[in-house]
Amino acid sequence: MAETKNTEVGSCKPVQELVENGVIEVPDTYIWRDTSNYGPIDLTVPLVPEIPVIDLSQLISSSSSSSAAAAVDAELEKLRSALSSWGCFQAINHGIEDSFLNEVRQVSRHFFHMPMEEKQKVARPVDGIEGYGNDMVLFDNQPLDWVDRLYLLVTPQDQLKLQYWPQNPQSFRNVLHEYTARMEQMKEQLLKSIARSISLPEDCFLNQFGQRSITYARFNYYPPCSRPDQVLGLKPHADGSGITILLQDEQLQGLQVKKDDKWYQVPIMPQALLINLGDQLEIMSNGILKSPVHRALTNSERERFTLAIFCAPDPENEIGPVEELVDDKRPRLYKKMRNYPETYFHYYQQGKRPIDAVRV
Ligand SMILES: O=C(O)CCC(=O)C(=O)O
Ligand SMILES: [Fe+2]
Repeated sequence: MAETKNTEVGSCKPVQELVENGVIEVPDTYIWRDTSNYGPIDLTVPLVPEIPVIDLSQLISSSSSSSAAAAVDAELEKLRSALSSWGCFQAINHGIEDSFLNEVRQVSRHFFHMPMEEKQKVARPVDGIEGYGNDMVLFDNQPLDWVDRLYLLVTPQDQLKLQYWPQNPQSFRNVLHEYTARMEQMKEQLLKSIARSISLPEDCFLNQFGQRSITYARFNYYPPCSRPDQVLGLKPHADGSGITILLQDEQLQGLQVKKDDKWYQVPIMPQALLINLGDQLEIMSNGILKSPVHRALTNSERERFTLAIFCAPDPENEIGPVEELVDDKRPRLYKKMRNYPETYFHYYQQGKRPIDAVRV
């Protein structure tokens, strides 16, 4: 989520290139060996209990009547319950038209289906994180993810690196600008509602995000993989963001989320957006809200596309548990810190949980 000062130990080709070149056997570097107690790959984990569904239109009162206020309170309680147990939920009635969500999916598909030389025009440089390609390979034994991604900073405006924004398909940039604007609005509403759901002033998380909060877009493309039982699309991780808004593939499942030490499959709801709490909100809420560990699987027949929007505080801001949530009964769980993403990347690539590095 931020530039790291690490240097890369090796780089690798886009996964798509392996697949298109007819590499039948999955290279050993992609094989997931469970060295971190996350458990083996299980393709048959249960779909139920389903993760919570929250109606965003119900989080804001439409009138001043007491029944409207009671409906809002009931939805806020569902939100609190979802985020303190699962750490994620499906957001419905979020106000973004289905046709626009499909347009976003369409430009993503279109981009990843372009010839390799076109995609390479926006390739990630060896020492940067933005652009098309793989994530940085920081350690010799790092298991590689079966994913190609396009990673772009989308907010604040004056930090955009447009040289990594595809010009093909032609509508790509406009669609992403528009989607970003919608995501910023949604982030603001979500952060206010999440604060209210745990009886905090509605601006308390937004204030920690600051005026120059950072948002990244990560377009994920998972090509088909001949060994979904041995290879992960994305290894287990919790997001380093404050919150993540995930546009799922409308046809193919692949996301699993961990709760109480068990993996569950996230069902597809084509019109919903999946909201994942990130580590920085777990920290700010002093551990009341959970940042869930999740992973992406691959599929032997079909490709899968997702788009994650990571909303995070200004890395120069000091963040930490909200004072109202720290008392004798609930001691401070996390230190105050700046630039959490820097810690994050280093730990993530080793398969460790970054949030453990900032516990008191
Ligand atoms: O593709 C998915 O389903 C998950 C993506 C994800 O977890 C991420 O990009 O951080
Ligand atoms: Fe994630």
